[in-house]
Amino acid sequence: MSELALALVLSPDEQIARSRVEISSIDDKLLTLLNLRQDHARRIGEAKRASGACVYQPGREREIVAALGERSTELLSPAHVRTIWSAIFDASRSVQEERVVAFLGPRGTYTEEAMFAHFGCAARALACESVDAVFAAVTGGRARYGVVPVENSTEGTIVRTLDLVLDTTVSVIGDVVLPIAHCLLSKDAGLADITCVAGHAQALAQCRRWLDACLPAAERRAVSSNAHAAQLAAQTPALAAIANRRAADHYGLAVIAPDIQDEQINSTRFWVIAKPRAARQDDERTLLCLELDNRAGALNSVLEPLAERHIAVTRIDSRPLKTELWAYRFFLEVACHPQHADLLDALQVMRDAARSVTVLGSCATQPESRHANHA
Ligand SMILES: C=C(O[C@@H]1C=C(C(=O)O)C=C[C@H]1O)C(=O)O
Repeated sequence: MSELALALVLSPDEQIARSRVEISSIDDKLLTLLNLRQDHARRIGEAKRASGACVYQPGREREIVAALGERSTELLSPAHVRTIWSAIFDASRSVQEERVVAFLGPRGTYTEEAMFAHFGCAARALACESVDAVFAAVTGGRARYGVVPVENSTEGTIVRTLDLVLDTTVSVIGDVVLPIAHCLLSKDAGLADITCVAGHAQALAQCRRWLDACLPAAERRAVSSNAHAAQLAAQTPALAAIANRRAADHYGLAVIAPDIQDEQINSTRFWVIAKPRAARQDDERTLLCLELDNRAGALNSVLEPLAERHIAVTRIDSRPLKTELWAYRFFLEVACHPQHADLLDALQVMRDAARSVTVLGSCATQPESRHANHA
């Protein structure tokens, strides 16, 4: 009897039972195939170790997903293919190396969310108490990668991160942008009972207008992270924390007001750091540090070689030199691969005009804003 004819004679319960037997047998085959795939990934991992190649190759992953996406059907959309293969890639990368990733903790920070967005759940997370501690974990070899916040769309640069990248030997190897939706969290108090609001200084600043309007009399207490604020809120009834829903779940708090950030497009960029390594083929942005003489036209003389070669400067920031009054070093992000002939050419000219030019790292395509997973 054909499947169609059979479906007509089976009761709903019989149909479910029959299809479940089929699904179990398909799952069995999928598992066997996935194990086979993992075995090849392991071999690739060994070969990469022998040749010094990088485990994570986003270009190859994108190719695979694009090719599979083209064969998607009404029953399995390209979005489903992307989600399924993203988990498969996580598993595959995890047999190629153990990725300990240090992040600005404790559990429940936005940085933890960024870490999961970049590495998936295959990473072994190492929570650190400060941005400095994340850098120390990477330079000291306790973690292969680190994730730290570097820039917020409302409040600007997190200068400690920038200074550490400029002052240590670690490289930037990628970035993640997350939309930041702040919530006011409390153990069980209502808005009227709150006498103190704790949060990272950046978060307090990003919610200034809301706090002025809704909690004008409450003390604002800056603490080391939003997740630490959530820990305090779990212990102190009249203290509320600014943090995300992940922190609410983790510390057993209730959301007394969602989306309290002043700017709804509020987003934070996080850097993924590691010990220096060769740039990946699909890196499209290069990060530079320029130390210049304190003279008229110095900045112009290093920007011109880039403009002449049509290399866009996508970010520029200045930091005090610290060893000399009112002298600065400049952090630049340019839209070009670090090994591209035009950039190498420009760098040579820039080196003649500057005290020093250092390549700090490179990132792949500009990350799209991802929607924070509040599940
Ligand atoms: C297996 C590889 O390593 C990683 C995992 C991939 C995969 O599982 O298909 C693809 C690219 C890499 O990020 C590879 O380089 O082919």
